[in-house]
Amino acid sequence: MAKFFDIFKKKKKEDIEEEINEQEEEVYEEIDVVEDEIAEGEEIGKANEDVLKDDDLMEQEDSEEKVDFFTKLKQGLAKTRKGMTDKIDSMLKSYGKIDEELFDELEEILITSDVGVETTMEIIDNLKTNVKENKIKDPIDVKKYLKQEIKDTLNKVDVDRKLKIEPSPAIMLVVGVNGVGKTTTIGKMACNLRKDGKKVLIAAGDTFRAAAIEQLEEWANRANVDIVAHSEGSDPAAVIYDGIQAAKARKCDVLICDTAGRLHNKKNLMNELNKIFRVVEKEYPEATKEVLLVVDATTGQNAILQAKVFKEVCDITGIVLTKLDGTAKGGVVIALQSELNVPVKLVGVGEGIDDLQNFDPESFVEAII
Ligand SMILES: Nc1nc2c(ncn2[C@@H]2O[C@H](COP(=O)(O)OP(=O)(O)OP(=O)(O)O)[C@@H](O)[C@H]2O)c(=O)[nH]1
Repeated sequence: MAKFFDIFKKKKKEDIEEEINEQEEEVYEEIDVVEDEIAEGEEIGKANEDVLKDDDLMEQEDSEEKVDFFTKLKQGLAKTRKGMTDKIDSMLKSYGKIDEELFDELEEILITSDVGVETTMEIIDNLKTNVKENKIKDPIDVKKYLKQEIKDTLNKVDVDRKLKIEPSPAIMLVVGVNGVGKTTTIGKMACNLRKDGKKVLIAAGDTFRAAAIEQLEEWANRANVDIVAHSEGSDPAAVIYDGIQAAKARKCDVLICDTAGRLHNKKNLMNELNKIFRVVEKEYPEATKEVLLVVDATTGQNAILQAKVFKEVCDITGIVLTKLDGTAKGGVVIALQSELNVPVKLVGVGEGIDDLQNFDPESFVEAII
């Protein structure tokens, strides 16, 4: 029976791995589809509506009492908690003793919550060892050890999660495919930095679509920061060049640069980003540099694949994971952290101005488990 279960388990893992490989092959195609949809204007209307929603929220923001940070995070992660923790709780309650089958079920819940196959295996292996060493007998107590194991996994990346913007001047290059929330994130970051007393300038380096430039201009207005923009189709590196000259002339603390999110193939992406990086190296060698990759949590494993592609073509120094509130796939943070070895610095847990938070592993684990 155990042997049969092992074969079944192996088969299941193979299936999941095969599925991920297929997804990897499809990642460029999917990105093309997203771009086509954007070109057709389907996303533009929605994005504009949402931007207006954000606008209202920003206006209300000062008058409203701020919900405390942890409550907001918990609210945002409600779907993940429901999808992952509620399942873990009821599963553990259904067991009278701790056995292999319990760990198998736990493994399945983590994998289906987008924690990733590799990361899940590691967590389960360590968990088994800890449970054995600590002579744990009650299945309910496994949760405490699981929680610690996830915290340890998230803390493996021993780096500063604060945005690298000191010493001033600083330049932040924001990369990521279209639709993941780059514009919104840039707008929110600009607003927060300005409120922190920083002089901020935005460079609209995503020249692929006129709507992207306009959207960013609206955000710059709302955030009350300046923006440097060229017309649609112009050279992104030229926009960044002008942005740098303007940041120097206006003595800005932080220059936030949007970049095009096209990812038709690795070579194109590499060429486009490398050109921008060369301009930054040459024109702004004194600036503190941050390369932020924005990925969308709702895309689950695809977010990890995108992060891997970007990591191959540029030195990402931090990740922003958006839309954690709209998904039960919050476990993707754990996989991102463990498989990419790049710190998740910010998480988006809603569309409001306060919904871009610094990522804190402790609060995250407390909010989901
Ligand atoms: N729920 C939720 N929605 C978000 C979050 N971040 C961004 N969004 C929404 O995601 C949509 C896409 O965001 P954009 O900022 O336009 O994405 P982008 O990557 O700049 O996309 P392009 O402009 O098409 O390149 C918008 O409707 C945003 O309001 C978040 O953390 N939570």
